[in-house]
Amino acid sequence: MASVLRQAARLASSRCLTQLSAASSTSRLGASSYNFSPSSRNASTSSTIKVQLDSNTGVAIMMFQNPPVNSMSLDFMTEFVIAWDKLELDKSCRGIILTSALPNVFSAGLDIMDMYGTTPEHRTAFWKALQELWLKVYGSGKIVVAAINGASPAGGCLMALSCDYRIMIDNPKYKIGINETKLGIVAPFWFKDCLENTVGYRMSEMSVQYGILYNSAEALKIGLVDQLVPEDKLISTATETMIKWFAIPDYARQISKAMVRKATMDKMLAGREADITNFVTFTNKDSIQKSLGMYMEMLKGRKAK
Ligand SMILES: CCCCCCCCCC/C=C\CC(=O)SCCNC(=O)CCNC(=O)[C@H](O)C(C)(C)COP(=O)(O)OP(=O)(O)OC[C@H]1O[C@@H](n2cnc3c(N)ncnc32)[C@H](O)[C@@H]1OP(=O)(O)O
Repeated sequence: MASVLRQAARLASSRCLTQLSAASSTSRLGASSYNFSPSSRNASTSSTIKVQLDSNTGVAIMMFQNPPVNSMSLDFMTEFVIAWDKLELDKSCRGIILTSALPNVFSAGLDIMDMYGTTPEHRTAFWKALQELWLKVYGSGKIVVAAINGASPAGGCLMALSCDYRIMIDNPKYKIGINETKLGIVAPFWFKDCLENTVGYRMSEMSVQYGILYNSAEALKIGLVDQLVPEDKLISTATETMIKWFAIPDYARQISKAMVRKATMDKMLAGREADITNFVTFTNKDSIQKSLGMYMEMLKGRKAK
């Protein structure tokens, strides 16, 4: 026990928990004090990220609006991180719901056009932005709930996996998973780690090799999402879930979260530069560029049919 506490103290001074503790305040609100009156809402909006913070409840809703499919472009990820940092610093915000402002898609994952035919410099900036986004969300001390209201492949799935709890609309047409191999590319180790941490070793072994996209019922069955709800209950359920989490004292929960996530975070922090080099080298290959080009053609051709 003493060593756990010593470790927790060490963690508290680490980068991760510096973020975590920024949000710290003990349970100010229980479910009974929940009041979602419109007057208490703070809105802030960038062109691709819309944020509504209810400072009465401490719940912020961060909506992606990068049409047509919320692909994670360099611009989108940069705006995401700016909006995220603002919420991290806001002590009135205790939890963040991630969702999409667009119909039928949570996020189509990484923007393929940022990887296809771009310069190594551009891809370096792109990958750094993705790492940054992931480190912020995965390492956050806030409670983060994914309200998955549509397709969520690859990078979209990573975003959901980085949250503390995943609620998805109960609709078989929405798919989620780490499908990179289907595009002829390889999900990096930290995508795989997040998946493995969530669904276990064997399931992720199958999942990453086959590049499986699961429908909502299958995703629930393997534990990739925690709950399914009808579309009209998604945000209310996410908000109610958040309020329940608020009953746990922040500091104890944050330290516990950091302990559980430390190994995965540390692995990324230690391998960050190598991970960028791998990505740039990998995407420099003609064969990979060809795969990405063919995939884009396929996506566009599908629409033309
Ligand atoms: C040795 C190891 C080293 C490791 C090196 C690392 C290597 C790289 C790792 C990369 C990691 C992560 C990868 C990703 O996240 S890749 C992205 C994967 N995403 C997908 O496969 C999703 C593709 N999209 C879809 O399936 C569908 O679009 C949708 C999300 C289900 C929505 O369907 P829809 O019918 O509503 O829309 P659709 O008509 O298909 O698309 C509308 C337009 O949007 C364009 N588009 C779709 N997805 C993307 C995307 N990800 N990036 C860019 N553009 C996208 C699509 O082409 C349409 O465009 P247009 O209107 O025709 O111009």
